[in-house]
Amino acid sequence: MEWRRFHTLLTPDEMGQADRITIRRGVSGFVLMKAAGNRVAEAALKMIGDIGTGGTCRIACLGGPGNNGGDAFVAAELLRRSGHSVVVHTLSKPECLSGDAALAAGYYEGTVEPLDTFEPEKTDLVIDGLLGAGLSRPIEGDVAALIARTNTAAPRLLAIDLPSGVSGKSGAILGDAFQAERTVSFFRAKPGHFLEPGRTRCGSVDIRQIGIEANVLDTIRPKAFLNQPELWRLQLNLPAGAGHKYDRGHAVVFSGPALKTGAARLAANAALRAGAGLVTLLSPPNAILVNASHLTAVMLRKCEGSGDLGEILVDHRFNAFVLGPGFGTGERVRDYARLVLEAGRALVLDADGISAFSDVRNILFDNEKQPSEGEGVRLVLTPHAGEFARLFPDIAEADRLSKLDRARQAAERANAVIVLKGRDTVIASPDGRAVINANGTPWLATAGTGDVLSGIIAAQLAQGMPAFEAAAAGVWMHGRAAELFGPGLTAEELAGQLPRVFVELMEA
Ligand SMILES: NC(=O)C1=CN([C@@H]2O[C@H](COP(=O)(O)OP(=O)(O)OC[C@H]3O[C@@H](n4cnc5c(N)ncnc54)[C@H](O)[C@@H]3O)[C@@H](O)[C@H]2O)[C@@H](O)CC1
Ligand SMILES: Nc1ncnc2c1ncn2[C@@H]1O[C@H](COP(=O)(O)OP(=O)(O)O)[C@@H](O)[C@H]1O
Ligand SMILES: [K+]
Repeated sequence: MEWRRFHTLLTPDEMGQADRITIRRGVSGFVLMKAAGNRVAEAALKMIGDIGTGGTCRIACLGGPGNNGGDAFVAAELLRRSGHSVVVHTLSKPECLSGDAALAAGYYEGTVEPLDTFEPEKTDLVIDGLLGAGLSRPIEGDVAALIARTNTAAPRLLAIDLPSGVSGKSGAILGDAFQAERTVSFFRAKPGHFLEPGRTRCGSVDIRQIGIEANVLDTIRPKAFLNQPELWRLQLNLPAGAGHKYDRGHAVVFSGPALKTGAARLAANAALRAGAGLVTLLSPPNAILVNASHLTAVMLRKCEGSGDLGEILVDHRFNAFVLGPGFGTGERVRDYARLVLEAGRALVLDADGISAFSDVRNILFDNEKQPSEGEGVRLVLTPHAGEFARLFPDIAEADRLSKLDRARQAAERANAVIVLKGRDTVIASPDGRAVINANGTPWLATAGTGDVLSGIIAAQLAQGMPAFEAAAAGVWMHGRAAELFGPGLTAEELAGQLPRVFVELMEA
């Protein structure tokens, strides 16, 4: 695996490993800390430049008991030497610090005061070096009160590594956490920088280099990444010069009954735009006319029950299915899902398609119907948090698990690719790989965008992309389409942005 090409995410434990490998190779911990402090001071100077007073700024650095506090001392000294008015407020006395943090405290020649003299209202910039990757329990007592008071005063705040209180592993807030305007972290980002609510608390995230070599990743072998085209661009099938439509797969979407057909059409139209060579909507007889009056390039075919579906599945060109949007949650969903999977076709199960299994989960998890090892996973589940809790109640309730871990465990149990949606959509594969998606806009929180997503993913499956890459690519393209449209998005407009998304992917 060529790690350097990818946006790897490291848990705090893995980051500690990167640190130890580097130190073993002869770079001292204090050298790393000085580099980190430098990066923080640079970010602070940039923010001070934004303030634009031109003169001396009042900077309060908050220093905790560990190396996060050490970074704060280094940054404080550099900012002091730049002529700013700096005070370091420490949680414990500097003489109680040990290791590199003690060296950093010795390096600082300015004023030190206890934490309780810190007044957020009287600063131009706060630098948070209380707790970083070493956060191991909820913040309580005086520190929690100070964080709450600071957040109310809302000063400009730069967090070192993570806003104190945000778990780097999960993005969870333990007790309380600072709201930062900007967060500077080192070497590689952590899941907590992209998983909510951590992502919001971080503000903008700046990953800076401090002298840790990328090849430490060969030892660490991380399994979590930020969802970026580099991860799946090579597997994305674009039309070949002399290709024909059947080279590009035939996606099939099941329509709901007469008064619930819109969701399936959103998925079908999106599948066509997203690159499937052909798309057919399978409609119950009572919805045929409604669907016919709205479809042009998407084909329409009657499907009244398992018998009809069985006949359709005889034609192997129908290779990727979407089941669930607007479909209803009865026995028929379960029958259709079983038939599609048993016929060896790829299936995106969304919305009602997921909820239909909430009381009979094991039917879906029955590995008999799933491919054996090496054959490749064919089932993609695209739940939002509510649907996820219906299918995986025990995993959803396990507070100690990060969203990454929840998606991973679900993927393993269901032997399916899981797309656990939200602002911080996680895509996980049964083999343990997982990505966090970070593009998109809040305008995606509107009815029907999930249906469009299932169609985009099905189009990639129809074109032969492996399920994990198809899901990751689909989620990224969906988010990018929303960004390109901008404010005022509705689900109907999303697929219309895909041509611009393809242009970007082809130019990259
Ligand atoms: N590659 C790296 O890993 C580098 C890390 N550096 C810095 O080192 C930091 C990690 O240092 P540490 O491992 O010392 O961890 P921290 O400095 O984040 O904190 C650890 C200390 O906080 C205490 N603590 C944990 N949770 C607490 C809570 N809720 N309330 C009060 N105290 C709590 C622990 O008992 C421990 O004493 C990073 O965040 C980063 O800022 C940099 O110095 C440079 C290199
Ligand atoms: N605040 C947000 N920021 C970015 N993406 C979002 C946000 N809220 C929702 N989304 C995305 O919008 C889509 C909504 O899907 P879903 O909840 O299934 O809605 P629907 O059932 O109405 O189609 C998902 O892809 C989700 O990740
Ligand atoms: K911090």
